[in-house]
Amino acid sequence: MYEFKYHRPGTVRQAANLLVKNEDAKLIAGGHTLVPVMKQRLASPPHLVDLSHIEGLDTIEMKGRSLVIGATAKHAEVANSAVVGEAIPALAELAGLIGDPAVRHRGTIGGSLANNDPTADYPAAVLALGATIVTNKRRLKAEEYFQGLFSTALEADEIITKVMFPVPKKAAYVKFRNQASRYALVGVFVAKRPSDVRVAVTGAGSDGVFRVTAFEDALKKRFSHKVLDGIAVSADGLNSDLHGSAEYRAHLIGVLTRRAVEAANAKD
Ligand SMILES: Cc1cc2nc3c(=O)[nH]c(=O)nc-3n(C[C@H](O)[C@H](O)[C@H](O)COP(=O)(O)OP(=O)(O)OC[C@H]3O[C@@H](n4cnc5c(N)ncnc54)[C@H](O)[C@@H]3O)c2cc1C
Repeated sequence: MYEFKYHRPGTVRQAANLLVKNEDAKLIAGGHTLVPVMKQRLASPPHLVDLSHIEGLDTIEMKGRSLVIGATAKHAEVANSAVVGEAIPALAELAGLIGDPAVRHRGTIGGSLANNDPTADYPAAVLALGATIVTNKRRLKAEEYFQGLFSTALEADEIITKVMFPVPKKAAYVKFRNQASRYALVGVFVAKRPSDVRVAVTGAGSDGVFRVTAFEDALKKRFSHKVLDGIAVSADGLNSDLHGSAEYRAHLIGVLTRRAVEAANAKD
């Protein structure tokens, strides 16, 4: 029978020490990805280090011009936070679109980003907004953090402590979801930042989240969905599965980006 030892540290330092001391130990936050994987015996860590009792790790606050969200903040807390709603309403809306109420009341932003599922929602916001992932060891820019399918720059004993989102001028997230799993078939986050425009796509890329620079260049000149007319998205490198072909996903990227730009402009 598979057995594991459960640890409940009170601080990030204690959690980090437990990871170093116990080989193959795994962090657990909301458990909504890890526990199903353990039930299927695809992972059987001998030690589980629970982050959910560390005080202050779920804080949501403004620090200067950045919105700072603690790693154990749950999706429902982000969705319902007045601070998030005021600073980056598109991020609150994104969190409210994740899974179902049970998932939103257990799953955390840190767990989602550590897992880096190619169809998860937060990676699109992190890349489009140019967020910084803060760990117990360092700060990682979004561009260096995401390294492909379920792969990140995190080391085995590294713990995400918070995510810092610079506040954009305008932003919107539009998702076309898989009706069964509720993950994104395609999700597009558009952010008009002080210096540029970023368009980040989740759900469609075979390597995970990515940016659409042809759209970004056009939108930087004029932030209107009309400038996207005539710019085609290539299906090369996009996912093709029983839920939709690569060509269908390429089409959706165009449609959803237009809708996201319209939605961002409608917030004025
Ligand atoms: C039915 C269902 C539907 C879902 N639908 C969606 C959806 O529509 N969109 C979406 O984006 N997601 C969806 N999810 C995933 C959900 O958002 C998960 O909660 C999330 O991916 C993982 O967060 P967690 O806190 O549960 O992490 P856990 O399951 O606790 O951990 C996941 C991984 O992250 C590691 N980890 C956790 N916290 C940290 C940390 N702070 N630092 C470093 N490593 C850490 C763990 O060791 C583990 O490897 C769905 C899940 C389910 C079960």
